[in-house]
Amino acid sequence: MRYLTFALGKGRLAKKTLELFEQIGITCEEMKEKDSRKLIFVNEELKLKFFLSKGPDVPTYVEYGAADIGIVGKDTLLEEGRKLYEVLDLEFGNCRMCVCGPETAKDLLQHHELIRVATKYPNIAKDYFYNKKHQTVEIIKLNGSIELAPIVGLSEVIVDIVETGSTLRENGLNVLEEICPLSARMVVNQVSMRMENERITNLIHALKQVL
Ligand SMILES: Nc1ncnc2c1ncn2[C@@H]1O[C@H](COP(=O)(O)OP(=O)(O)OP(=O)(O)O)[C@@H](O)[C@H]1O
Ligand SMILES: O=P(O)(O)OC[C@H]1O[C@H](OP(=O)(O)OP(=O)(O)O)[C@H](O)[C@@H]1O
Repeated sequence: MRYLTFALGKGRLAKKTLELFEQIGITCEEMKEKDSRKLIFVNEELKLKFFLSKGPDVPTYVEYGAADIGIVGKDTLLEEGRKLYEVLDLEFGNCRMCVCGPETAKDLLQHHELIRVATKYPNIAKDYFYNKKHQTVEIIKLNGSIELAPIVGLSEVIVDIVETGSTLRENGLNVLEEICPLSARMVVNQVSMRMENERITNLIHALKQVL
């Protein structure tokens, strides 16, 4: 039997993913070691392999077939637009993609002004403003601390993830418009879905039982 491979993001979703897998009897003790720099883990008994990659790279590993299965946020799937099957909503990592900014920016949105939008998610922002709202905007790509942008005058609004709302609150910003809800998803390579159909289908069934 060949190894079934999983690409997991190293960030926020990793711990919850491992907890969920444990509930269906998939364990990888080695992966829980603190401060480990290892990136690949093997469960010989179950013939499983786990890769730890950057979250946004998970869909890339899965599309190319370097991993059969990936666990990744819906935001990353929407942003990366890779060809793969999204098979399961894992119901954790819940948050929202939103347009945020100071209350004063509400008017600019309502009147479809030419505004600057800072974001880590340029494709999601483009799709929202161009295709859904038909508003021309200038998108400015940032890599983190997005909330800074409207405060220091880089942009009028941001498109970013809101979970508890603390980051917005502590920086005097608000949710102005909601784009979509997000959560962790399981994705599968299109060829693997055919070649390893039984194992993957069993896995999906087992996960559905505990969700
Ligand atoms: N408060 C939150 N902020 C960011 N992401 C969140 C939050 N809550 C849940 N998520 C989900 O967790 C996923 C993983 O986020 P995480 O911040 O760990 O970064 P990442 O995708 O690994 O990227 P990076 O390493 O560039 O930060 C996100 O893609 C999102 O779906
Ligand atoms: O609503 P909250 O619970 O405050 O969570 C949302 C914040 O968390 C994320 O940032 P992250 O911590 O990933 O840091 P980053 O700014 O480096 O992207 C996101 O980009 C928001 O800034």
